[in-house]
Amino acid sequence: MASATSTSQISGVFAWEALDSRGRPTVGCEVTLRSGARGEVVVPSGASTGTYEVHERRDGGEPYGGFGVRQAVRAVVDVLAPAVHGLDAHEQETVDAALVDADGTANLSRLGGNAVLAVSLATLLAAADDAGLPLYRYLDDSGLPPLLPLPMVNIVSGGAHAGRLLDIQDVLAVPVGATETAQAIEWVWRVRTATGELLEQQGEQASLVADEGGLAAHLPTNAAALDLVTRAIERAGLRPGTDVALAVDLAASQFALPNGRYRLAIEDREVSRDEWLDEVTRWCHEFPVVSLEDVLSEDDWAGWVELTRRLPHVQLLGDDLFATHLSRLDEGIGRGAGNAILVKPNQTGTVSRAQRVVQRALESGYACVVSARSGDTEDSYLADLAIGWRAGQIKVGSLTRSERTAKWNRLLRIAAELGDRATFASRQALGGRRP
Ligand SMILES: C=C(OP(=O)(O)O)C(=O)O
Ligand SMILES: [Mg+2]
Repeated sequence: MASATSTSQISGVFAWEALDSRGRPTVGCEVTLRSGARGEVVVPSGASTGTYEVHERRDGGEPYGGFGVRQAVRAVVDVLAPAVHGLDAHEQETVDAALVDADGTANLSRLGGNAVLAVSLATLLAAADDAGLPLYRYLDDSGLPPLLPLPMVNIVSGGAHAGRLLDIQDVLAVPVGATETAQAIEWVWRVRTATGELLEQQGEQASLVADEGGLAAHLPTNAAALDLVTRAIERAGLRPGTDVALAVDLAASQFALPNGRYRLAIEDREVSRDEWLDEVTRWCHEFPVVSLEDVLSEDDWAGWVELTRRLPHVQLLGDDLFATHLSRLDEGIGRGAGNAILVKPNQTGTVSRAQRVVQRALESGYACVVSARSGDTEDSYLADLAIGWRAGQIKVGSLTRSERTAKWNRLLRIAAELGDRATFASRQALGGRRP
């Protein structure tokens, strides 16, 4: 515990309105300590946002057609800065509790989850700077070799990220057979290139990319996207399922109907939950799928339990379902819903809350995927969070667009620097009971 005159006390908090990768305003924040150490972040923002996420505060009205975050920025300067002034940056839990108390609501709707997270994250970065350590090292006190996460990389995009060209949101490549980060990224890049070539053969543009840099194409069915990427793995000279497998983020809350059915707009049909589960189960037989995210609506606990019973060998990842909330994760663990959680710090509002979720998941045998948002920024700390929390997996979109490559490049650099002193997570990190 640091003393009242510690040089790691927070001495300054500065905030500004910045931009995310969709060109929408977001909150930037710098925290400075008495020692001169500093941390700076620009927080991300989702598009397929779950109902149970903390509140992202936007101005409403002008400027930017209501998308501005000037009130959130003011909240940082006027309310959150005084609330954390003088607190020790190494006591993240205390800082985060002060931020949450200053807001005073369960979902951070008074000051804004975007305001709260900006201060929380900038404090963490300042603390690591103060310790003179790279963030991933600052976070990991396990004494074990650093654990480099298995990447999950967006190849084809749909849903809210690609003008709904597909109903499902992403088809991703997971280099399950890779033994190191550089090889994992190289294999995915080869798959990405091959997918573009196949699309061009079909008369599609391979230069049109979606919010996360995935390829955006007109395909006749949702399953055609899985077929395309499977063929691309082969075209890249790799073995589907052995070298590179598929993950799918269905983001089903985006096309779930209030009556419990699912509307597949590009296929012009509607299915019941059971028909949808049958269909997704067939995908797992036809294609090398190792991970399925948000297969069902965020409110369908019973459906998730049934899904988990049917496909226990597949990673069943809850994003909107859990919304990085400990209470929702606990409910899922209790019911046996899913076997993995997507962790997005801005769904929950503070570093400590997100870290607790990771710990609970890993202790409970759930796999963890640390994830960026579809509207992200040039910050690279997410790679450090994935390593430092020993999460085992990371998902930050495609291998293109600088807000994505910032994270991959950070990961590649850390991997290169550590060499044999780190462990690569490999396919063991995936959730699901494999035979
Ligand atoms: C990253 C995702 O998208 P968004 O940030 O739009 O929620 C996701 O759904 O996993
Ligand atoms: Mg998702």
